[in-house]
Amino acid sequence: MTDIRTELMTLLNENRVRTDADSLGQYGLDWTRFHTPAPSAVVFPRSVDEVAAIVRWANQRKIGLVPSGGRTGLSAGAVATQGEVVVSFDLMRAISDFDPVERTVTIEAGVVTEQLQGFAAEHGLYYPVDFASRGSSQLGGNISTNAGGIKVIRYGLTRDWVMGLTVVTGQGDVLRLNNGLVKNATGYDLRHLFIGAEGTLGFIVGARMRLARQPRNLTVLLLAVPELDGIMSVFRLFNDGMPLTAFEFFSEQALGHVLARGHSQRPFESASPYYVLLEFEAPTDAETELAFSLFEKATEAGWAVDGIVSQSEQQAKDLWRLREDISESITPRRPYKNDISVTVSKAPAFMRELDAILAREYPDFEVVWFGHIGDGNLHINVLKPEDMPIDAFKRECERVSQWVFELVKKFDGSISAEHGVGLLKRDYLGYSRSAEEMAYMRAIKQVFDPNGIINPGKLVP
Ligand SMILES: O=C(O)CC[C@@H](O)C(=O)O
Ligand SMILES: [Zn+2]
Repeated sequence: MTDIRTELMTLLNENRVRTDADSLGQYGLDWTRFHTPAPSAVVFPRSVDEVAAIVRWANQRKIGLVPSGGRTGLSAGAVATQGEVVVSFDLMRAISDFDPVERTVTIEAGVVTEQLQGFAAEHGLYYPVDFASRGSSQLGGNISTNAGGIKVIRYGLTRDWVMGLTVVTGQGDVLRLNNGLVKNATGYDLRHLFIGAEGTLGFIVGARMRLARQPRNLTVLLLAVPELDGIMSVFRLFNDGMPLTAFEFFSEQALGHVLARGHSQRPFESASPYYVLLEFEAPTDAETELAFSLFEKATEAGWAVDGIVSQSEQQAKDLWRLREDISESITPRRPYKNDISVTVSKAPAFMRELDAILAREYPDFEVVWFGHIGDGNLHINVLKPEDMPIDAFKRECERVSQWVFELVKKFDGSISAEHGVGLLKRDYLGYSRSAEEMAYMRAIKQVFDPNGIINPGKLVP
């Protein structure tokens, strides 16, 4: 143990190598709460060269390395449980070389999502990949998981905003991929292989990110929807009727947990089994009027029974909190998470069947539904009963996961829509990827990381 520390201190100086219990506990874990952290050290490189030196050292030493950003992941993609060295990007937070013509900018991996959003706003622009953990999540992690979030319906995934990537492969080679080019027809785009690879092929150390023009007067409409089926009818009506920047849903149970924290008000006089939150740009009154007329159609059809539209930026934010605060508000209940997706047109049938399975298998557990339903992405959180030991709870949830994943497979869906696979979903990968695909994935891992140094045990079974 002391050797590792001493050796690392020759690569980085003393105060950038930590082995104290607090740091090991903190940096060895992400927001997944099912693993016990056990790294042997945490290091804080400041440059690409330092990261490459750490990787070369780990190859000689045959020691695993775990990348660590804001550690807001929900699939245990950034946990260190077997004596690995955690490589934190906390000290690599520079933003540079902004180009207003191309609307691109270079970031280091440790730049926090909100930091990039703030930088874009200062330049009259917009970084549109957004989610509740924006204040902690780092771009390196976002890119590694191809993070999605609440605006995917309009702006796509993180992948769509990465114009260039600097990576250190599992062998310690530095690759500068795509250099910000829009057009580049020179064969395999390795950039896209690293995006979403969950740090299993190498470290993402920097990127050239694209920014968008600022949206105009983002306006939120919240609807009370009485039936699960009505959610997709409302989606079709609005999505055909006007350009949307978000289309989210959540259940009354989910809302109940948010309201219990005391920061938000109940939006309607009466409770409704489901709520839909949609967002659109309203540069003129015409867009809001159009939204109202669609709302009227939804109520006439019986899909919605109540609605509220934001009149100010603050009111829009308050309505968003009803959706965005769900994840944090249920965290104390140690939720078992499922983050699943199907294509949008299959979503109604999928939701009906899933509802039946969950009601049958979890008659006594509280199951919280919410998610980015406009992308076909559902977050299903099963809450641990207070008096149930965590291991028994996990076993029970894993049993039901088989049912859920069988259904996902039947609908050609994904067992992880946006949270990644990590350790948590690794052994279920076969429900969404064929044996042949997984063999190619293992072969690719072998090419970039022949010694199995980088994020060992994650993603690829
Ligand atoms: O906690 C979850 O299940 C989802 C977290 C996040 O992806 C969200 O959409 O709020
Ligand atoms: Zn989500």
